[in-house]
Amino acid sequence: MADNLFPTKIESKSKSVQELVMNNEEPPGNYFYEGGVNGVLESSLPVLEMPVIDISRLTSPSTSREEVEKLHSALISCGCFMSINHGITGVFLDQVRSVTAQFFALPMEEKLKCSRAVDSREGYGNDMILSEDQILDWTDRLYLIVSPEDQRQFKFWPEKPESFREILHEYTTKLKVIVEVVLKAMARSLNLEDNCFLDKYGERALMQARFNFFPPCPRPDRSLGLKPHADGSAITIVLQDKEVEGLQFLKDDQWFRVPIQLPHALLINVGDQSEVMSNGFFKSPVHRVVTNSERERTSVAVFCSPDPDNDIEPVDGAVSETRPRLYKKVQDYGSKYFQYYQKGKRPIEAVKI
Ligand SMILES: O=C(O)CCC(=O)C(=O)O
Ligand SMILES: [Fe+2]
Repeated sequence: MADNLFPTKIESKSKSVQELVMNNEEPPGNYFYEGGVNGVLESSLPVLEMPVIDISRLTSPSTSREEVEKLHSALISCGCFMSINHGITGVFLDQVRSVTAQFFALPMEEKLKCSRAVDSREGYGNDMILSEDQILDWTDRLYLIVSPEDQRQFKFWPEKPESFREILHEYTTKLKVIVEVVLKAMARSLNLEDNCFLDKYGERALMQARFNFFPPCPRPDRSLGLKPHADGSAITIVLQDKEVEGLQFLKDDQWFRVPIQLPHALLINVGDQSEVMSNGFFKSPVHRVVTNSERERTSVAVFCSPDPDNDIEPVDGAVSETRPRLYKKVQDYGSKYFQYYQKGKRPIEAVKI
């Protein structure tokens, strides 16, 4: 009886992917796609020609116009870009990678101190299971709300490695500066008023950090590290693994591999809420993570979303007689988004007019 009422309670106690791997256990069937996953072999897919945007040029009066144009074409063509000269040193980014790797390398009992609760997303764990036919992602993750600061729940924040909290705080403080520059430039690139996205984003915008760990997978042809999804954020900033690729974007119905040859660039992609605010001029790209059987991979995604109390809708300048409003007004998109994600559906469909 209780099982039927609260299936997630039972299921979410399932082992982490890392435990399955450590114990050499046969992964349960709910990690596998029936017909397999196409195109996981590295060589079988084309590499995405990632546009590279120089963040410092976006802010300098003499170069801003040109760089904003580049940003415009990057976002129109693939919804993502690599950012360089973003103001964060390579040494510091490597520290972020290092504390991430150190956290996932801790003994399980130490990591479990940060375990997410059964019905919560925040904390350490694997997929929350919402239906019996859900196919699980081959990943363990630590998910933390970083901003607004008064919403931090430190019971989920690791105490080990010792510098983890401080580095996360410093990292996200630096990312805030980038978010502001990028949201302004995105508005400018559509000839909109500079602050129109930023105003909707708000003073109490939400920043959520997701530390992803993808252990080697015995059947990369049958499972995915992250199922195809688009992010529910305004923008997402991803620090990829330096040595192991895995992220892929869907463009013109074809999967493309994201290259990792710029280890100190930050990947930035449009999220659904920018698609809504821009009235569909920017599209939130679908992406996935594939697994491999040999090497573990980590990534840190920071989802930058508008204040959940703000109304998010197409900004005035993006709506005209020739381009009618394409999206409804939404609030707290992120919470709605989550249910859809686990079911492998796209929430943006629900807010289209
Ligand atoms: O692992 C990556 O490179 C991307 C992660 C991602 O897409 C996400 O966490 O939403
Ligand atoms: Fe994502």
